[in-house]
Amino acid sequence: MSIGEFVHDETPSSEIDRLEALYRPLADAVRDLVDATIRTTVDDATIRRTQADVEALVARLRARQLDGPAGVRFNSEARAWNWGNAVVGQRNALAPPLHLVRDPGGLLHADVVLGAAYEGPPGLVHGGVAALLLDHLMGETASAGHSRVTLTGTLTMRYRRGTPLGPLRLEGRIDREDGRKVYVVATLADAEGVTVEADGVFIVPRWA
Ligand SMILES: CCCCCCCCCCCC(=O)SCCNC(=O)CCNC(=O)[C@H](O)C(C)(C)COP(=O)(O)OP(=O)(O)OC[C@H]1O[C@@H](n2cnc3c(N)ncnc32)[C@H](O)[C@@H]1OP(=O)(O)O
Repeated sequence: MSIGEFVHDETPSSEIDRLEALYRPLADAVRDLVDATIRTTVDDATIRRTQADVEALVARLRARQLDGPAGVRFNSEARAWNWGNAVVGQRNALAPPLHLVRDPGGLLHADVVLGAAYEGPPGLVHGGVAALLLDHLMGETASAGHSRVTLTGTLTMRYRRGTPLGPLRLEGRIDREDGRKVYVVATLADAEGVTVEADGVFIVPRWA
């Protein structure tokens, strides 16, 4: 196998719900801290005091922690959780996070608001962030409701115009399949229409 294991973990779904409700507000607060760190205009002494406070909080959390990343875990109730995921991780303040919605007819969509932490060109979403979010949405589209594992083989992006920071919508659907190759198309759009088009080949790996 070329990636880390998907770990079977018999934590009941009710406990996963409880833990997610516990950690989500912490991740939200840290995400807010990231935004505040970018945009604050307070004086130098306040910055230094805040740095010391944040370092103390980090030390408190590091008192007990995992040896490595959070990974992907699942239980026999068909519940899967990937709390560290860069796009949807419930405990990851770097993730916007994206909330994926599966529509009847196979379309997968997500509405998201991207703030100052996702900036590339002034006022616009970083092109790599657009690719990151689309890659994840497309991978989830290809995996058809977690019924199979797919990995990104090739991803092509066409940036039609700059994507303003603010409210955005992603949509993806399977275009066609050929053996283990799943061809997915997706868009990123603002209120004015599509800003980025993507197409990709997602592959059910030989080992899956
Ligand atoms: C809560 C739970 C959430 C779980 C869900 C979470 C979803 C997360 C979604 C995020 C998606 C990611 O970012 S995934 C991470 C980024 N991607 C990766 O790290 C993938 C790294 N690459 C690989 O592991 C491998 O190269 C694979 C799996 C892509 C292919 O390996 P393989 O399985 O051995 O493939 P192989 O037999 O050689 O080829 C099979 C067919 O695919 C074609 N093919 C092979 N590679 C490619 C390629 N890169 N691009 C196009 N086509 C390719 C071959 O020509 C062949 O076509 P033919 O001869 O049959 O016609």
